[in-house]
Amino acid sequence: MSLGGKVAVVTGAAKGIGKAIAEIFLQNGAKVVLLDVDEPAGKSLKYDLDQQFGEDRSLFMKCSVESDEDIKAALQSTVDIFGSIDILCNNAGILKEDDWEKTISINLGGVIRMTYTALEHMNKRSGGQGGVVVNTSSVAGLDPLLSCPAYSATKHGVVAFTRAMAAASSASEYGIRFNVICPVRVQTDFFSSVSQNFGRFSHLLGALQKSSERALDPSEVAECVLDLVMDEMKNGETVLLSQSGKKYVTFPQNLW
Ligand SMILES: NC(=O)C1=CN([C@@H]2O[C@H](COP(=O)(O)OP(=O)(O)OC[C@H]3O[C@@H](n4cnc5c(N)ncnc54)[C@H](O)[C@@H]3O)[C@@H](O)[C@H]2O)C=CC1
Ligand SMILES: CCCCCC(=O)/C=C/C=C\C/C=C\C/C=C\CCCC(=O)O
Repeated sequence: MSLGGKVAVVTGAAKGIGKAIAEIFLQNGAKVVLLDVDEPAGKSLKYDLDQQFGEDRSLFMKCSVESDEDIKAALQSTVDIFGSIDILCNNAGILKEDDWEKTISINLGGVIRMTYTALEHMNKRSGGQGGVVVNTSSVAGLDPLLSCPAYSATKHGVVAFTRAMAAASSASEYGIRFNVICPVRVQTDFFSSVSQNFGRFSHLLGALQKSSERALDPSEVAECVLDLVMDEMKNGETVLLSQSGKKYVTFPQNLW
């Protein structure tokens, strides 16, 4: 799949992993819609990207993945301005164990809200052109972290939602592929401040397995996302991304 002429929507795009995903898509010829709640950071990124790629290659829209209204407006504007939605990256996420309801609403609710609204534009069964969705989970979506049970639950949910949607899309001929990435620690603001957000589990910080290996650079995560977008054979994949590279995760089959 070439990205020339394709339109990608990325949530949590103003910084960190989302920013790196937006950049790699632009480098590969796509138009990119940057969605984030952080308007100053989003506008500043849009300005920088305009200098590198030209003003007509990206849009920034303030959009909370918690708001149906924001999502509907952002995706309709995307189609009105750029003509289609071909790629969706549900990447926005937070970790606040003391505000577990918000953590669930953004990390899992946001992925589901965005996906269902994007389907209205992408689904081949309802006049769309199909495409690909890549969701950002975490290693905590495969191996729960004891200091953040709610965050771990949301990230397990993102893996399950992605796998179920991949199967539902194939069975229903939506023409949309669904894949999920599960990175270990990545050098972003999120990770730098994470130890302050364990709430009632702060005392368990020392019990976390602290690897002496370097944290991943966001660009390494973006390369993995790009592979999942470009390779049309990839559907329903769960990719664990660590310092030693990427591993396609397999799950037990025929349990019922
Ligand atoms: N940094 C890490 O070590 C890892 C991060 N992840 C996941 O990667 C994703 C991105 O994380 P980072 O780039 O590290 O974080 P970050 O904090 O650098 O960036 C996250 C972005 O999401 C935005 N955001 C927050 N709430 C939002 C909302 N309601 N609607 C729209 N945008 C919102 C923020 O404004 C920010 O720009 C998250 O889902 C996180 O759980 C997964 C594994 C490891
Ligand atoms: C610890 C929760 C981080 C959540 C980020 C994520 O999705 C995946 C992280 C993967 C591995 C984290 C492993 C150990 C973290 C150890 C310490 C965290 C404190 C950070 C620090 O102070 O350096």
